[in-house]
Amino acid sequence: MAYKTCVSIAESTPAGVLFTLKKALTKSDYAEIRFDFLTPKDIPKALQITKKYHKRCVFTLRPKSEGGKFQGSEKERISILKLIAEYNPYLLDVEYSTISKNKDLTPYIKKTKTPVLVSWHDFAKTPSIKTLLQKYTQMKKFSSHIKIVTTARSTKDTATVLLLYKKQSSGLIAFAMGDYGRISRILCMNLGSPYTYVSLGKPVAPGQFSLDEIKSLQSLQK
Ligand SMILES: O=C1C[C@@](O)(C(=O)O)C[C@@H](O)[C@@H]1O
Repeated sequence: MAYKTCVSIAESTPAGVLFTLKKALTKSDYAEIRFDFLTPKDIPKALQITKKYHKRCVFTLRPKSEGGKFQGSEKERISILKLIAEYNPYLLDVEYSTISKNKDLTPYIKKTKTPVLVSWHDFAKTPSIKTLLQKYTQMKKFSSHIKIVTTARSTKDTATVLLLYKKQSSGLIAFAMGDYGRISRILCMNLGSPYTYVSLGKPVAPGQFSLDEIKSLQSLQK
């Protein structure tokens, strides 16, 4: 099976984004532009200069409250999300808490025809499968592309998050962060995840493999 990858790009300048994006896409299927690492005024420039790669990009503007770097107001963040949706990336990552609170966001993004990846993270633990399934059901109301990322503190936690694949095998991205969760970053692909998040060097999240590590695992397959 093909292991598809998505390189998380956490650059602080538009030129840095373009440079790393080009490098990432020579070997990776997709790249995630973490717009929250840029100053908001630089976002339009970053969008313009990366245009020809957008069909292979996931766009993310993660707020501080969800482990990201965006520091502005929610009002400002929503208007930037609307702007980046207009550029038609492969997927637009929108947190479940954001999409469920801002009722006009779904119809707005729908008009742009950009598919939404509804995401939810737990940076401290892995809740029970019952809680995860409830979350999943709520998230499904907004899109068929769902991402649930927890933090594993044991092997059991890692198995728990992967149980979500019993519900949906395509379009779901579910894995756990942290050392215990690392294996789920690989297993998720065998279970139907469209790709796994990787780094180009320094991990952007706990437990992330580098692109080269995933490629060398891939090369072992017959
Ligand atoms: O949601 C995710 C997954 C991630 O947190 C990871 O654990 O690899 C990396 C983030 O950049 C991305 O938005």
